[in-house]
Amino acid sequence: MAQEERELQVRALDGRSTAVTLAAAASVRDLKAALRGSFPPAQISNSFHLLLKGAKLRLEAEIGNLVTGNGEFIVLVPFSRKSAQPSPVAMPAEEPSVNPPISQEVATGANSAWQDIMDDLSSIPNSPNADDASKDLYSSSIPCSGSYAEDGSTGKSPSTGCSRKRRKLCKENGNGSSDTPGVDGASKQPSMNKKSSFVRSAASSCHDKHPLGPAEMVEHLKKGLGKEGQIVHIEEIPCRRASYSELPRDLSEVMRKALESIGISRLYSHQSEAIQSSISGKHVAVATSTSSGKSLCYNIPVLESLSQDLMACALYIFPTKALAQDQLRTIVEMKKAFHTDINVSIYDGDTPREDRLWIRDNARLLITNPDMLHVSLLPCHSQFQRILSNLRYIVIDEAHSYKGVFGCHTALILRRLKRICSNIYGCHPTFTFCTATSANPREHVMELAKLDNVKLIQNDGSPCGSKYFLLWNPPLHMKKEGGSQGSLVTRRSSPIVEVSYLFSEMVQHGLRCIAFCKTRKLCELVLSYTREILEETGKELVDSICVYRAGYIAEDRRKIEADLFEGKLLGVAATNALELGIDVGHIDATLHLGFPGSVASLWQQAGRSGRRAKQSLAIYVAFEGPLDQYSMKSPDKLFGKPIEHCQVDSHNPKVLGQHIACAAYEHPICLQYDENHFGSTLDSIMTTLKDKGFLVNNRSGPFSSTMWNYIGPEKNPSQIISIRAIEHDKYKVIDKLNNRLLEEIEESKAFFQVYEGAIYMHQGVNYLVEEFDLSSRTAFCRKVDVKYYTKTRDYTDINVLGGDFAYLPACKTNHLKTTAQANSCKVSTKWFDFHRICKSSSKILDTVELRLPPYSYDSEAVWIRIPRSVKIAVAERKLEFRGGSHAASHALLNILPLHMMCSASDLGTECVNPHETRGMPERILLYDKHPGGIGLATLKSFLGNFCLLL
Ligand SMILES: Nc1ncnc2c1ncn2[C@@H]1O[C@H](COP(=O)(O)OP(=O)(O)OP(=O)(O)O)[C@@H](O)[C@H]1O
Repeated sequence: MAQEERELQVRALDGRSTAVTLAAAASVRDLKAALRGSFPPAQISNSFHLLLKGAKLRLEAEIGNLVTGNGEFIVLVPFSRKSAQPSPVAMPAEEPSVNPPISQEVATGANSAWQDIMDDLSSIPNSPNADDASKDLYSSSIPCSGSYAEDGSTGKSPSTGCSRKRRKLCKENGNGSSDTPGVDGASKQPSMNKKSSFVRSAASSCHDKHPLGPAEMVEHLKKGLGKEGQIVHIEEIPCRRASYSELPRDLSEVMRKALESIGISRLYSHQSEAIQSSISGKHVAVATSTSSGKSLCYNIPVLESLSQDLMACALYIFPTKALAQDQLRTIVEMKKAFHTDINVSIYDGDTPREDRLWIRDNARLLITNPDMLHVSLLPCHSQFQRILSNLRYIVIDEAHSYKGVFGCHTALILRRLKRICSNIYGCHPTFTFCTATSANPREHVMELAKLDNVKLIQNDGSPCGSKYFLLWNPPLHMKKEGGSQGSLVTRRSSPIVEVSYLFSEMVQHGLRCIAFCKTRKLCELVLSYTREILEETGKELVDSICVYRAGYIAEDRRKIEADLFEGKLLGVAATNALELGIDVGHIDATLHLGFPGSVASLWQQAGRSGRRAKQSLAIYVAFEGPLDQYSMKSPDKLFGKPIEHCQVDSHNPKVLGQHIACAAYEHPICLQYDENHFGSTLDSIMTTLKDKGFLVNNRSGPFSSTMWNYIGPEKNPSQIISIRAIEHDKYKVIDKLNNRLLEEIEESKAFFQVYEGAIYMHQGVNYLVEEFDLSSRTAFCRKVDVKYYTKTRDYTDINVLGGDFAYLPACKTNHLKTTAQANSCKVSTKWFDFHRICKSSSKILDTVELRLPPYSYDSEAVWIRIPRSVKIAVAERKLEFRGGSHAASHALLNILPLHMMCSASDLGTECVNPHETRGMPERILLYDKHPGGIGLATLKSFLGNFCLLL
């Protein structure tokens, strides 16, 4: 380069960068002209400022006089020109500027804003060509996905420098292979069997396999794995002694024998109280800890009643099919002692068609779920006449599952059930609810089933061992980012690696363990890394761990549950699919990779260990995100925070309308009798349904003006009302070698995981997708041994489609104070290409074009236009408006789980696409990431929190 020339690095806010060489005597004005000629971000937004270290560059400033340190760059910040109505403090446009004097306060703000921008831009991986870097804007790997924890790359590859250094364990792959994305198809072996890309242990790794108890493990971790200060807090939850009471005197002899046969000679005090209340006809809510013997609280009264009255029937409702299977096993065991055979059957989507008639005719204890009640049992209630006319008990276990939108649907399904029972079959069953994690169990279940009186039982008489609850923050390390010229930044070690080491420690020392991870991909990564660690530290244990997640086919899941129960497996990496009470035998320890979305969920998961009064251990490992770091810094807030309230909004007009149409289909609605079930808005909702052509008001007879019949276009309206927003369109993943179905992936998630050339993980093993047939929705893959993973680059656009003010009429006082709106929206994702990324170095090896159709779905969004006054204030302080509002959206997304029951991954926020030509509104927006929306954005509690947090 000639001496009088200077090369300057310029980056746009979306990460695209370019180098411009100019004469040292040239001015910033010349630099801008050069950028307009060659740099797309400067071409798209013709008006832009150039900032260096937070200060706007004067147009006349000489390039040769600009002081740029090593790795520092100029930032291109687009702005909109002033509107016709000048604002006294609007950001100046292209004026020949002289930097105004900056107050100390503003300078500090600008410095910190600058630092944020630098951090953001520095964290965008350097790419061999500038255009690649620009496309990272669309990638789900950037924070805009709202799910920094989603995958390995953002959670950092396990063999990144810091983890290698930290434990002196990791070294590069020893087989001398290059970074070229080669596929060793010939080996047909999972990568585990060869020296692969991940950690290799050294003497400092724990090779010991001495059995340890939970308390001993805590000491062991303090001296070993956790000696870099990762353990930031230990909460010791003391043990609790059992409080027993004798079996009630009036319990039948046959019941005593049944209890004896399963090893029960005394009842815990809460069991006794619940059973007495239930037998005396009271509705009961049992709200005691996990594994406190809640099942007996309903099984005893129900089986007593069914054995004494040969016509009596009962209905058990569980939120999942797995729980229904689990409960069936327990009851079958118990009722072996009974002389009379009480038929107990499951009636759910998996029940073979040919068995259904027999079950309807013979079952006395029917185990089902809300979905089956909704689509089958209620619309065809006459087929269940025998059961419904003799229904003594309705049992609703895991009642805390029925919250939010699913809770709202279930509440209305229960109203439909009660209405059919009372209005047609003259039957008024007694309800029993069980829950371990709800702050408002009585209030919640009363609303759920519209009951006036429920007896709450929460004096827990079960014993419980002490629990050590550790907060584990991955250690900080200095790391160079941004290539050879990059700067040193402080980053935490990968929490995925930390959890993997902890998982292997548990298994090595004989502690049966569940490692809870928020996503399926995290489960696979944790399994894969843990197996690699165990290859070094305890080879014979490699196959004693596996993944458990909902996407697996039912047969595989049942096998894992059984293997865990029988002790063939020592640990599983699981999603929240294992959170609810499926009995998988004794578990000693739980690991929690990131905050699961609610305190209730954290305790529910931690409650899976230490069952049967044994000592146990739980370790919460933090991500680098603000929510986890908040928990690490404020353990008192985490442990002192009450579990969340379960909220059910059975008055939501949209959901109410849907269920009233279903109810009218099941039996004509009569205002006089049915207002009692559906509330005072029934009349107006029926009128609306009539106007839409769903109901007709029959005026032919004397009382007919009050009878409403269903006449809608659907034969059975319940068929088109989804109560859980479950996706029915799924992609199959098939192992070509044996034609085995590995997994079914929901349509909305499929293209992130499977496409031609994708590396798909299943039980920690890598598969290459060789064929991807869109028409049959099938991905054909085969096992490979590769040293890279794949990651798509995509962009998601949110198009809001008009709508109502967010505040509901009940909040009228706030109505005028906010412009927040809750609207339908269209979410559209486009895929551009995918990267192949080296596992050992995290380097992008190459980029492959993707030809996938865009995927769109309707959902719901809640958003607020940023007031002009805020924009003016931001401009006054010379802060960056777009970047700031985007950061605010992410901040909101991250803290919402502290205020309501949802996970940050349930929601997304928008990120402006620089190639978008339409004007982007200045707003803060969150949208529901579930196709169709699970109604999060329109929940009263959500709206309240959204507006409060803003
Ligand atoms: N009175 C009792 N004496 C001894 N053991 C008992 C007693 N009651 C229940 N148990 C045992 O406690 C274990 C846990 O019982 P159960 O599964 O009913 O608990 P739970 O509260 O329903 O659990 P979850 O919260 O996971 O749903 C079972 O093995 C059961 O046999």
